Amino acid sequence: MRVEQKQEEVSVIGAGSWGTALAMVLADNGHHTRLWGHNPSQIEEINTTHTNEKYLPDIVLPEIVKGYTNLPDALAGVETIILAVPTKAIREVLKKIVQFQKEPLTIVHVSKGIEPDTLLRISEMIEEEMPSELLSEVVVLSGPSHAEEVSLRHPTTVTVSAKDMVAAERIQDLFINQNFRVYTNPDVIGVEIGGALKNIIALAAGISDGLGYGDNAKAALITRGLAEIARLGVKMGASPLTFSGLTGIGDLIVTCTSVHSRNWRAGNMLGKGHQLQEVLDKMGMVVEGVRTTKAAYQLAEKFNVKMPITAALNGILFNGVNPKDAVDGLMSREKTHEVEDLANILDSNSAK
Ligand SMILES: NC(=O)C1=CN([C@@H]2O[C@H](COP(=O)(O)OP(=O)(O)OC[C@H]3O[C@@H](n4cnc5c(N)ncnc54)[C@H](OP(=O)(O)O)[C@@H]3O)[C@@H](O)[C@H]2O)C=CC1
Ligand SMILES: O=C(CO)COP(=O)(O)O
Repeated sequence: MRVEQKQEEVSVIGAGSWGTALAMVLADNGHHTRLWGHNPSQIEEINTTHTNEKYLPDIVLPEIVKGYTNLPDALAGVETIILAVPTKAIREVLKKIVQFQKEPLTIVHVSKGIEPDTLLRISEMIEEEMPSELLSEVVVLSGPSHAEEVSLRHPTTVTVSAKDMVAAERIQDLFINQNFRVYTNPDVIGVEIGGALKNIIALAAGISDGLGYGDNAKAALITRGLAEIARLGVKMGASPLTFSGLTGIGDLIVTCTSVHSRNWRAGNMLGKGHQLQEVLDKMGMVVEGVRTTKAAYQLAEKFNVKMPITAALNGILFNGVNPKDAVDGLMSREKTHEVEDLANILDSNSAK
């Protein structure tokens, strides 16, 4: 039987699609939910009509969700915040918080990215930006979960992970409900790498569909995409098992096959011949996979791991390679084995 939840004051930082949908989950669980955004007219809309039309059209938010534009007010007396801004905004938002925050925070991040050049995962960026006396715990929440479906209260499953499993279980209790089932996993590296890198494969799947290729090609991208994500993740210290879970294959399936996916949609336009900047301008929402491709390409070099799909996408996005030529390049690679590379990495890890 489920333990009765204690109602908390919780702040969600970032009023885009995912922050707003997660605020609804917290509100459904009876938590006093503050939703911070930097756009005053959007926050006024949330507080007056209880809608966020730009990001979640036709959805009515529970009235217990209160919008804030003032960050110190949004965090006053709060012990747990949900950080729901795109990866590239994370440092900027944390720098603002550090200026006024006095009490330690548990930061639950829900973003899916890797920082190019530093090659840090998001929990590592948070640990770098937050002085240790202001940081109780960092928890990651990830998994196959489009905001559009969560806001309709359709059944959804996600995973939370943290170095301290007590913290992860506390966040599991905060979010779990009849529509939103939350699992725990102690493998922070695997959860963060799977969530971030699936966006690369979703872009590639969109390109494949845009080129007019079919289900065979998409299944190949999902499966071989998972293989290269797992190869890198395991080299970085992740458990191979995590990639067969919600934040691995689960998120790959949803992002590569759903019309809700911004990464798939952006890829689809690229496959149809549109230019990257034009595609990003049209999307109006974050397409994390673009920056993550750059970061993963750099990680593959650093860890000396073969990531052919990531390399092909890097060529399309940043070096003007024609998508059809990139696919031809992938299909004409030297013949190879299916699982030996990962098996070798596992062997060398266990020999250490
Ligand atoms: N949408 C989804 O279904 C899911 C998304 N995610 C992840 O969640 C993260 C956020 O994505 P999502 O909500 O979808 O993105 P959206 O593009 O829908 O919204 C992003 C929000 O962040 C705000 N923002 C951007 N830059 C800043 C900044 N510098 N300071 C303050 N606010 C800023 C935007 O404001 P403005 O409106 O002014 O641009 C907007 O409110 C991403 O990493 C994504 O991968 C994870 C799971 C599901
Ligand atoms: O991470 C997501 C679903 O789990 C959202 O994916 P997109 O950013 O591609 O929309």
